[in-house]
Amino acid sequence: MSEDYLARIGTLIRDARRHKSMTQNELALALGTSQSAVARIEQGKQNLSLEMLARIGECLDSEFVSLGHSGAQHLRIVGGTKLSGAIDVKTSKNAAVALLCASLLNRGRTTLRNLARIEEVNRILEVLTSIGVKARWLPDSNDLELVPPARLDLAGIDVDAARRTRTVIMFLGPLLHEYPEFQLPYAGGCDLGTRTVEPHMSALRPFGLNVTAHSGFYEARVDGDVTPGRPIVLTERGDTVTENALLAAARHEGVTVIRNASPNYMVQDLCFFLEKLGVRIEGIGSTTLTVHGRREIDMDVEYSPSEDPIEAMSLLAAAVVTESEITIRRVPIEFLEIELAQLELMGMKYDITQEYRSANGHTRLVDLTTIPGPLVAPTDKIHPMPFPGLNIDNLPFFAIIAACAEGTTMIHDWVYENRAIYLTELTKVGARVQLLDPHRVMIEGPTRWRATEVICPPALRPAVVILLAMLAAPGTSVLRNVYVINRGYEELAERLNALGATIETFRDI
Ligand SMILES: CC(=O)N[C@H]1[C@@H](OP(=O)(O)OP(=O)(O)OC[C@H]2O[C@@H](n3ccc(=O)[nH]c3=O)[C@H](O)[C@@H]2O)O[C@H](CO)[C@@H](O)[C@@H]1O
Ligand SMILES: C=C(OP(=O)(O)O)C(=O)O
Repeated sequence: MSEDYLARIGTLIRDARRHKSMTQNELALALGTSQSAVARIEQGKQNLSLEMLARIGECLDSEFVSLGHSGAQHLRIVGGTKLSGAIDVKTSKNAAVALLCASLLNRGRTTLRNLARIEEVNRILEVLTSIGVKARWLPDSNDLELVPPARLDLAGIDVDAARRTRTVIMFLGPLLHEYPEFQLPYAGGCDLGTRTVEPHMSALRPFGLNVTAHSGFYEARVDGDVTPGRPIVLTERGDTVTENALLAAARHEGVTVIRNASPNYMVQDLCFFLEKLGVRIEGIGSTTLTVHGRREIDMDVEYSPSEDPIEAMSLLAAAVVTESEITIRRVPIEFLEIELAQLELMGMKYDITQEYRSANGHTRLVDLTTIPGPLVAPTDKIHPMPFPGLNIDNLPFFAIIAACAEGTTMIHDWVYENRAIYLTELTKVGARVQLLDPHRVMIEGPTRWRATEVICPPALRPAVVILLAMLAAPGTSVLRNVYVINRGYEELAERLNALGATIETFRDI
């Protein structure tokens, strides 16, 4: 076995042992070996026979090693217990990815403080470093420093990493000022059905960008003589479309007006960051943005993105489904107000503190304590809207909350082709979910959650919803292939464990 494998297995064994609250001595006794041998195994310094691996697996009650697959991560959840205590909401995935793309506008050093350490960020970092950006995490922190090269090596782009996220599409806005011709791999990401690209193209055409698609790549050509003479009217109030237009406008020397802009949280974070880069923006938080761009941006800048409203909603749903009182700290209240109003209609009670500011100096935060109690189904269907509206990414959490409420709830996901379909996976954990058509599900509660084994659907929020149901289901459940969850949440299992959940991580090797 290679040293790399041995080290990885060693770490898995150590984690599984700690999860069972066993000492190295106790494991050694159970295996009939010495404590020093266990220490060597955990450090990856001991060759292991298959038989020994199987015995360790038995002692730790953990099939953390399952041969024949390639490194997929899974969770084992012992559910049915209540959560308690307090948890901090981390900064958002969606702001992080926008800011990473925005760092390409700046020739100087960009430091992003307290960034979420999630797989989506890792993928974009792989892409950025493949084209020559120097990126490093500052010691003992979630602070990331980025310094671009004088010239990006676009031909060297890590195509595999780029195809695993949709974010690469947001390279178009920053790149079009510097590179008259370039190629980018098609955007990928969660499988939520076809997602639009055309609105990005029409938002960027006024900056001279023309894109054709050829065998898996966007071929971009930029006509430097074309500049936006009129307001850019977005055909969809999309978040990343608005961000792409902002990224292009930031280095357009002159004034760009963007109408039907999304005022959502990640767009606001991007605006605040661009302002730090010296780009003046009027109308932040509204649907008309007036951007005073700068031809050159070359400065050392720091920014802290704000807290993730979708993570806050996920934690709220965890409290509801496990009937727990927990305190969720650092909730970006402006972006959760409608969700809370909807929950109040369903009978949910909670306490909130006075508001305070996020580290970006703008976003309003509160600490929210959930008060367990019975819920009833709402009279009307629950459906999302562009901000200010119930966030589309929060809709799946209403499915699981509806499953806890007395009565029948209709959930209408008009936005994504596939997301509502994945909610039917909740039937595996005991929910009564009926698919009416590809966009609407009817959910009948309350639910007696049932422990089981499920493979994550290929979509972030529906996968988290299953995890939360498993927290509520008495007994042991297994959730397989949780990469999709790690794409958007930092150490979710560990943080839920700190609230009293019992979730063990194991991997194929
Ligand atoms: C990195 C990031 O920030 N991702 C978010 C962003 O993705 P992103 O901005 O990429 O979302 P899309 O552009 O894919 O839009 C989502 C869907 O909504 C439709 N649509 C959107 C706006 C509108 O006014 N009309 C309309 O029909 C689009 O056609 C598409 O089918 O916004 C989505 C919708 O909030 C969120 O789920 C994603 O988490
Ligand atoms: C759909 C989502 O994000 P993305 O745009 O990264 O796929 C999400 O965050 O739920």
